[in-house]
This record gives sequence, C-alpha cells and structure tokens, in this order.
Amino acid sequence: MVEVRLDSVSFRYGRKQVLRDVTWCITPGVTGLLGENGAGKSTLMSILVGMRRPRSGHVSLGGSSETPRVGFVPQRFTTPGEMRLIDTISYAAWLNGVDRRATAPAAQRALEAVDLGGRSHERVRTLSGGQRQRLGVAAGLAHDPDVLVLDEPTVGLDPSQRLRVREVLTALGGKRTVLLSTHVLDDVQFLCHRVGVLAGGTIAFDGTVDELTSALAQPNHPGNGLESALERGYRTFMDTLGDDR
Ligand SMILES: Nc1ncnc2c1ncn2[C@@H]1O[C@H](COP(=O)(O)OP(=O)(O)OP(=O)(O)O)[C@@H](O)[C@H]1O
Repeated sequence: MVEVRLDSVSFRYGRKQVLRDVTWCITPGVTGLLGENGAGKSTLMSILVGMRRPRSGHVSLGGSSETPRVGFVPQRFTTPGEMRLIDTISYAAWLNGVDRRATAPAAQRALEAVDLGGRSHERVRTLSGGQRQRLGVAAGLAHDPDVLVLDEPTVGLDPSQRLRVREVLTALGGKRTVLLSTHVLDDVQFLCHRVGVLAGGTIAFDGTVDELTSALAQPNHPGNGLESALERGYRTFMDTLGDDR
C-alpha cells in the first residue's frame, strides 16, 4: 500500500496563486477532495500525478511498493467511438508502460473490474454516459496502479449509474490509494474514509467524514431540512472560513 505526501506544495498560473504551501498525506483507501469551483482541486491532482510541476515543494510516494504506479482519470476525456473497448484500454495500458504482449489481458482485467468485461469487443460508441465513465476508470486502472486519482468521476451521471461507479470505486479502494474530487457530498459519505477540503489554496480540513459531519455540524445551523448531516457540516465548515477561502 502506498501513501502520497505533499510537502509545502505551491503553484500559480502566471500571477494567480492557486496552491500555497499545501502539506497533506493521502493514505490507502478512498479519500475525497472537496472544495468550491476554482479552489484548485484539478490543479492539485495534476501535480499529484506528475502532469504539472509545483513551483515549490514536492510530492512523494512511499510505502510497500518500490516503484509505485499512478493512474489518472481526468474530468474530461474523449472516447474514440469507433474503437473497441478492449483496444482502447489496451492502448491506455501500453501508454502507461505495460509490455505490449501483456496489454490485452491487462485491459480485460480492467474492464472486468468496472463491470464491462462482457462488452470488451463492442465499440465505444455503444456505451451510455455512465458506462463511458467506467471505461475511463478502466483506462486509469489497466496498468494496475497503486495510486488512482479521479477528477469528478460521477459528474453528470444519473443515480443508478452513480451507484454503479461508487461500487466500482469502493472495490478499488480496498487495495489501493484512491483520491477523488467531487461536488457530490453523497459520494463522499458513501465512498470515502477520509476527506480533505481545499480552500484558500491550502488543505483547510483533513479528517474523517464523521469528523466533518459531527465535529463541525451545528444543529442550529439554518438548513432546508433536506440536506444531510454531512452537507450541514461542510457548509458550517466553509462558513467558518469566511472570506479567506
Ligand atoms: N491553465 C490555466 N491557466 C490559468 N488559470 C487556470 C488554468 N487552469 C485553472 N486555472 C485557474 O486556477 C484556479 C483553480 O482551477 P482548478 O481547475 O484547479 O479548480 P477546481 O477546484 O478543480 O475547480 P472545479 O471544481 O470548477 O473543477 C481557477 O481560478 C482557474 O480559473
């Protein structure tokens, strides 16, 4: 099992400072990353997977694996409609360093993990939105990464597709370090053992979902009666940050 550590990571786009001295440890299991639009979640994830270099600070992966592998499922990806699922995922596996002869079995395993194993010879264009999302997860998974990072994996899915993706991610979190960003607090509630809240360029909260729910939730906080305890806790926490975020 692999742990991901960010040490004093800072990043800016031109003059816009997005991350300030972020220090955070992401442990095995599923961790959620929350934060308002533009808080810097995607930026943090792209640094974590090595797509962007921090201006200062560093990211390290430590644990039982000597050469930890990282998989990434971006927020938006294009799916080649005419390709078969197995070829798409074999290609992703090859891009991620899997030996050419091992790509097809690796792709089949990844498709099975996301419950698309029976459709491996169908074309991508025959998939629904939720199935495409799962195909994206398979692409991030085919090289059997120790760390899997997913940027808003349930966005745009209907409730039953969202449940299916959640089940897949829960199973993956059993033996990996999974980090996912989301705006859906239900996802966090059902999926995550820990949660980080990115605000004001730093990890303003790092703890368990229960801690975010109960330690910060104020029963008297005005709500609409429909929001969950976690939603109240998150909103209360964000209120405490005031204009700093
Ligand atoms: N390539 C870029 N060049 C300049 N500014 C950028 C770039 N990408 C993102 N930003 C800015 O950096 C900030 C953080 O963006 P980022 O996409 O990381 O946030 P986010 O938390 O993932 O947002 P969302 O929840 O909307 O996906 C935003 O203000 C955004 O406008």
